Amino acid sequence: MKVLQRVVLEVSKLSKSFQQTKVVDQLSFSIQEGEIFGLLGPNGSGKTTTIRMMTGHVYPDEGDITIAGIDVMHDSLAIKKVTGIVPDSDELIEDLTAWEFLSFIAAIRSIPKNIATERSSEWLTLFDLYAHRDRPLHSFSHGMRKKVQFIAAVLHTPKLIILDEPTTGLDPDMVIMMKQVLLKLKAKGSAIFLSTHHLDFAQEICDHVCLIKKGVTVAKGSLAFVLKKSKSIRLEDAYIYFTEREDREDQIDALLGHW
Ligand SMILES: Nc1ncnc2c1ncn2[C@@H]1O[C@H](COP(=O)(O)OP(=O)(O)OP(=O)(O)O)[C@@H](O)[C@H]1O
Repeated sequence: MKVLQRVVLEVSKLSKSFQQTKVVDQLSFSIQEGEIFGLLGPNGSGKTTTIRMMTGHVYPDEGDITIAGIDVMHDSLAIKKVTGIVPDSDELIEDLTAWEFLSFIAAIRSIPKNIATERSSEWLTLFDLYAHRDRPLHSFSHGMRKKVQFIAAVLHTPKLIILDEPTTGLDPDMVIMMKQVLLKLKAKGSAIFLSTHHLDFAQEICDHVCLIKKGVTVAKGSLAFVLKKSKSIRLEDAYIYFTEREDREDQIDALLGHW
């Protein structure tokens, strides 16, 4: 018998302009539980703006966003309970140690202390950070900070995990492990939203992708569908096909010719 999956995130006809320039244009997609969805596109194509609307930090001009059936614009507190986010920046509370920071996150997520202690210890150990738990976060490298952000995002086992460039600064071992972690969270029923420029990584884990360019959707569907439509084997080739990337070799030669 086929088990019915539930839609966790529904984005419908979302638009946003800054200073009369549309940076997200009628974007629609949904993510079901147990699914990994990738939003892909060139720099400045509107990925982070979309995430900021999903997390209630930016108000859309048009469109609707619901997470676990809750309207993002009307109940941001309820949304925080069911969502975990790794933002694009690596900002943390600098003067806290990693342990203090995770204890603080656990407290605002209302996770009982004994559970928080156990989960934090396990995640820190998995990410090779346990020995560094009593160091202030301002002394952490970029990759270490991304790992702490990831742990903070999943500590309360959210229904939806939103990841903006989660692999930047991670070494290859950690990227492989991140992939394994995300696939296991998916198997446990989490819905995962991923924005990344790391296309091989996206190809290995995404079930569905949406490619955007200047805020406009240029391809959307299952990974297999998008690859087939562009007659590609690699997502990188599909990306180049749909975003109509220009070859800049002549421009590079002209620029370096002045040196
Ligand atoms: N607060 C803002 N005010 C004005 N313009 C903004 C603002 N935030 C984003 N933009 C513009 O919106 C466009 C989309 O930006 P966004 O950060 O969403 O892109 P992105 O796809 O996440 O890019 P990247 O891959 O470089 O992270 C860009 O042109 C950006 O300059």
